[in-house]
Amino acid sequence: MKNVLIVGAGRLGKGFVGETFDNAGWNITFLDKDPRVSEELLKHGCYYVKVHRVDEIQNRTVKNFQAFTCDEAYSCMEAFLETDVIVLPLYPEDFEEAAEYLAKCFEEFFKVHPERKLTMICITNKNYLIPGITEAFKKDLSQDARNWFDQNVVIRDSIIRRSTDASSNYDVHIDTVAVNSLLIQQPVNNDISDVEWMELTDKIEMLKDIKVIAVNGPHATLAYMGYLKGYHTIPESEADPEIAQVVKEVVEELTEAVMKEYPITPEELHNLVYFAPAQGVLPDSIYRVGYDPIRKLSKGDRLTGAAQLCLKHGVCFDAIAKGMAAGFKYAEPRDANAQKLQKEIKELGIGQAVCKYTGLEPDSPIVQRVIEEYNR
Ligand SMILES: NC(=O)C1=CN([C@@H]2O[C@H](COP(=O)(O)OP(=O)(O)OC[C@H]3O[C@@H](n4cnc5c(N)ncnc54)[C@H](O)[C@@H]3O)[C@@H](O)[C@H]2O)C=CC1
Ligand SMILES: O=P(O)(O)OC[C@H]1O[C@](O)(CO)[C@@H](O)[C@@H]1O
Repeated sequence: MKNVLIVGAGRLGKGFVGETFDNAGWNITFLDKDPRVSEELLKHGCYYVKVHRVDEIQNRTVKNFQAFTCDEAYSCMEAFLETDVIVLPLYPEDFEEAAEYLAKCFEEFFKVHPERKLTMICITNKNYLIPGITEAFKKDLSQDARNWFDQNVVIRDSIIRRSTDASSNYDVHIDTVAVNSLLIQQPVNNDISDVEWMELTDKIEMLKDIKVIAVNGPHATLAYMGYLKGYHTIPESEADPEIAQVVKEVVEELTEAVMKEYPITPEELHNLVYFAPAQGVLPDSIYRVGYDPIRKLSKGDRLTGAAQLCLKHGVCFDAIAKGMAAGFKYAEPRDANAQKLQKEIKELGIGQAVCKYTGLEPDSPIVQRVIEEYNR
């Protein structure tokens, strides 16, 4: 049987990656730095995933797994030494710490199985992270292990096209929408062709830029505008006619700009960004979709990146600016970066804050439009 190690056993780790590899008959090992994750998994002995597919809702119970915390005793070591594939559904800021912890495991793997190959798949919505992640994983290795790592381990980026939510990262009840595959940069070192929803592709960086703008831009707009109206879930926001109209315009604006910028046909774009309707309603939280407005409003990311493309190609970005302005008003108390942003806006004023967090110049027409919308 093949073995997958899932580093980051939160919503996506359990609800997508764990459930999917379990379905394909792989051995699953979870590793998480938050002790509550393995405590909950081991207490229940299983976890539950409601998989919203196009044709049905499947209620899956996943029972066959091991779960470890990133402890000092390295209780995960034995399982690590048997792994074939390592999937890392982590937030961008968490890779460095994961790499530091896992250095000892790679060092041991190299000693015990120098002939084996490994594939690592990173799951985030942030593009161009792989060189930095690779450096982080090699940083604490001995020279011999580093040479082995270069020859035997590949670290691949991916494009995630599904929403998976739960009340917390350690909740054992998870909802996921399964209508699109995970696109993974090829080639990989290990055969994953037996696992549903895993699809190898080329041109990952271009496709990821497009996907983050075209899927996550409108999604972030739903979150930020919905928050301002007091909603808690994305379906509530989608049902609001005023928000729905802005989001429709956001899609029109960014689609025109994307088609002008990238060598992609309308059919290819549709295949990349279309989510077929699934059965049931995923109660996706505004908290999760809006999470970390500092990243989401940064240059090149889902909203500012969309506005930049529009500006470059002479396309109107009025609706995108509305989404961005709502992002600058997002004050969710549980979101540390939303709080940080609000504090900076108070201290610097909205004009300077927009420049600082979008990375754009004060005379940029995007900055001007966002400030107008913010003050409206
Ligand atoms: N949930 C979703 O629908 C989607 C999530 N993503 C991305 O996937 C990534 C994971 O998202 P979620 O699963 O929703 O987050 P989550 O917060 O539910 O899970 C992340 C888990 O990683 C663990 N973790 C953090 N640092 C760690 C470390 N150094 N070692 C081991 N474990 C560590 C946390 O304790 C947490 O349990 C993020 O980059 C997110 O942007 C992207 C698209 C969809
Ligand atoms: O995972 P992030 O980058 O914080 O943003 C959340 C976004 O990711 C997704 O979960 C999938 O791309 C969307 O549902 C949502 O818009």
